[in-house]
Amino acid sequence: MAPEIEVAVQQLPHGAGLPLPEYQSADAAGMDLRAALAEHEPLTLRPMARALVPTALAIALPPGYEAQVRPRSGLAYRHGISVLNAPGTIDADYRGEVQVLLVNLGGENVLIERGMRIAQLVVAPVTRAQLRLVEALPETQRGAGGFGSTGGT
Ligand SMILES: O=c1ccn([C@H]2C[C@H](O)[C@@H](COP(=O)(O)OP(=O)(O)OP(=O)(O)O)O2)c(=O)[nH]1
Repeated sequence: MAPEIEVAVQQLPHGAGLPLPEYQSADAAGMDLRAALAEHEPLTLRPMARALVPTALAIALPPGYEAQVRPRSGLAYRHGISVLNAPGTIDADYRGEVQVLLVNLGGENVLIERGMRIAQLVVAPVTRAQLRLVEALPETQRGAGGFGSTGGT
């Protein structure tokens, strides 16, 4: 069983009637976020276009936590819809509306409608680093090797 924390959530007026995010299975890591677009104003996302989609949710994470806005694999597989800044970061001190920056990487127009599950929200603990300026770093076998330095396959 994963540890649970309580997160205060507010549903903004334009979300009225939409279900709150829920975990879809017993051990799901993410809760689905729904598009809080107006009923009569669906969004057509053209190939390579991006759009900031409202969720009508505002949350108060406890200090020491973040929430990540991640793509849904089904939408990505079927339509090429992803989250452009994935994973989007919701800071613990953010009190504005959670928004989802969708991008259409597929070849066809995709219609985003009110109530559609467009992304998922994963709450995770955060470690903050205290930077300490030094003259030299401890040596390792890898050293500065990266970007394929261990071979192509
Ligand atoms: O996918 C996202 C990413 C961010 N945010 C909100 C919550 C986050 O706490 C705030 C700032 O995000 P970020 O730090 O990624 O944005 P920035 O471009 O660095 O802006 P800022 O200067 O406001 O920090 O915007 C979202 O609603 N959705």
